[in-house]
Amino acid sequence: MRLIIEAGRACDLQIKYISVLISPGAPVWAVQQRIDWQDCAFMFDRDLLKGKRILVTGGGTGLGKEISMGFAAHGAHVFICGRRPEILEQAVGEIRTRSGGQADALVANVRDPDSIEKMMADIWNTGPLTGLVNNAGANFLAPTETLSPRGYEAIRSTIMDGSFYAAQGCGKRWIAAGLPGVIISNLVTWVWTGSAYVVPAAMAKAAVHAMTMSLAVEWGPKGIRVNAVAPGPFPTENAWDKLNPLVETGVGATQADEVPLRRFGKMDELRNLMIFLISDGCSYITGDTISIDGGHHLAAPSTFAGLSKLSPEDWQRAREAIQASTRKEKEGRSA
Ligand SMILES: CCC/C=C/C(=O)SCCNC(=O)CCNC(=O)[C@H](O)C(C)(C)COP(=O)([O-])OP(=O)([O-])OC[C@H]1O[C@@H](n2cnc3c(N)ncnc32)[C@H](O)[C@@H]1OP(=O)([O-])[O-]
Ligand SMILES: NC(=O)C1=CN([C@@H]2O[C@H](COP(=O)(O)OP(=O)(O)OC[C@H]3O[C@@H](n4cnc5c(N)ncnc54)[C@H](OP(=O)(O)O)[C@@H]3O)[C@@H](O)[C@H]2O)C=CC1
Repeated sequence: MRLIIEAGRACDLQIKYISVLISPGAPVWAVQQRIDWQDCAFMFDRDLLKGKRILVTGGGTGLGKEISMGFAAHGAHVFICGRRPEILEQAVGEIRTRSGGQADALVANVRDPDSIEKMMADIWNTGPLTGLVNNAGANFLAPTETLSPRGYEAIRSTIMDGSFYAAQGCGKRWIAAGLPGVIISNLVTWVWTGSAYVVPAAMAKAAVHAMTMSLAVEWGPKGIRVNAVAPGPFPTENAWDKLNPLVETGVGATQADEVPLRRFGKMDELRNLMIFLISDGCSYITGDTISIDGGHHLAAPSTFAGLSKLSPEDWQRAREAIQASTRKEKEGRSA
């Protein structure tokens, strides 16, 4: 491994960061993910999650794939879902190879309650889940006054409805069988601060934050714990395509230089928090949303407020770049 200390421009993003660079020239999100796994320090017993069966929605890419990798490497049987079969199959292969653990994929659209119900029934046919991670998300930058009802709905239904139906699908089965369970939702620090230019996502994540507190109380007596995490910036290909498509859109939320710890989050750090939260070792924590953002939201540059400097022409270019990314994704979908 070659050690290069790099500070400055990476990919086409204006990001100041210091990193051990394994593959010079690779995009920042790819570099980060590879480093994190190779330098992964296992702080838990490798059998910690043995016997657990955990569904990670949106586990085929980005944070969901990395979280799934961590669960599988600690003995869990991981199920991932998304709308693109090819991406899911690749991810399952990668999780099995890199973690040495068990992983399976199901095609499902979390915007559609029937699709979630079918997925739950298919999984339960082979045995009950013990845990659920609501990770599937959708987001793009846009001035709120330009959003169409379909644009708002695409984001709201993925985050808010998807998390509700997946939680309900697991919860009703656990309650009927008298089984315990754990739910963790992957939120964002905008549940406390809000954020300009990503209003539907901030609203929908805040709704899931409310679901977390509410269900912790309702289902606590039944042995079901419900928590959430609120990550700061952890660069991934999709999030950066949708939230930092141009040099001009590189502001607060996607930048490392104003994070009090002066860097992006590492996948390893997120994995460790998720493994802890889903394990039996933290059996007295419920109803909480835990930030993992290097103190970003406390220092307040954690939103897209800085985009008020963009011109209408900049916004048009941002929209075209985001929609090109979405078109590419749609080609692979079968659900
Ligand atoms: C700090 C980091 C925090 C990270 C948070 C994350 O969640 S990162 C996670 C990042 N990962 C993901 O987001 C992964 C999942 N993402 C997706 O599935 C897509 O990106 C999606 C959310 C656009 C939905 O796609 P879909 O195929 O279901 O729908 P569709 O293509 O048909 O569009 C629906 C409507 O949206 C409209 N619209 C679209 N773009 C723009 C724009 N820039 N401007 C304005 N509007 C826009 C579009 O015009 C249409 O409305 P219309 O014209 O018919 O009235
Ligand atoms: N990256 C970051 O810095 C941060 C991310 N987060 C949260 O982490 C989560 C993952 O983000 P990230 O990994 O960056 O982005 P990705 O776009 O890589 O992950 C989103 C995943 O959700 C899946 N998904 C989207 N819509 C649906 C749907 N309707 N049905 C089923 N699956 C769906 C996508 O697969 P497919 O399109 O194939 O369906 C994809 O695998 C999101 O909830 C995001 O809000 C929070 C804070 C910071």
